[in-house]
Amino acid sequence: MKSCMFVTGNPNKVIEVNAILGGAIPVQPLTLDFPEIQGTLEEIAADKCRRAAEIVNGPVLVEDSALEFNAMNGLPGPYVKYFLESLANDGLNKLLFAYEDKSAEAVCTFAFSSGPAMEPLIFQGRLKGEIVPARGPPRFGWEPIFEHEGETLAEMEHDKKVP
Ligand SMILES: O=c1nc[nH]c2c1ncn2[C@H]1C[C@H](O)[C@@H](COP(=O)(O)OP(=O)(O)OP(=O)(O)O)O1
Ligand SMILES: [Mg+2]
Repeated sequence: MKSCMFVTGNPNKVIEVNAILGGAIPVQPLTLDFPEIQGTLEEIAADKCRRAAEIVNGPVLVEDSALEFNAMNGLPGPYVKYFLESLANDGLNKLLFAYEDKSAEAVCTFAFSSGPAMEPLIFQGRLKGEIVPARGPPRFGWEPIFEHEGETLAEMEHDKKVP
């Protein structure tokens, strides 16, 4: 079976992608942290994928995660990493103090390319939730402040988040 490099700088993503895809497609992690462009979620994932395919010189999968606050017209979106680094989960909560609407969407945008010069294919999944004061172990990113159906991603059984 052909395998595919999953290119990311984030070890938590490697764990989750292997849990989901590992049985079906052999996924090899490759740790590379690229500069990321500004643009739509699809443009950012496609650009990351083209850069990864050039370096690997073979089939690659990449993912870009965004956290969209509806009250803020989708911000911080793909820039959540930098918001989280500067403000932490508490500061992300505080951004929404000004608004009644705490609803949010977590967006996973995957891009796959079969090799350099091959146009990336884009796949996207969205999960609706609410931004809440942090609950649960701070294992990964903004998991403690994203509540879905009554539990934060940090409180959720890992098998439920990553079936
Ligand atoms: O399920 C998740 N639950 C909570 N937090 C999450 C999740 N998934 C990504 N995150 C965090 C990591 C990073 O702070 C930001 C996305 O930024 P993003 O550019 O996609 O990730 P990254 O730079 O860490 O790795 P990569 O090298 O694959 O781009 O949201
Ligand atoms: Mg990144």
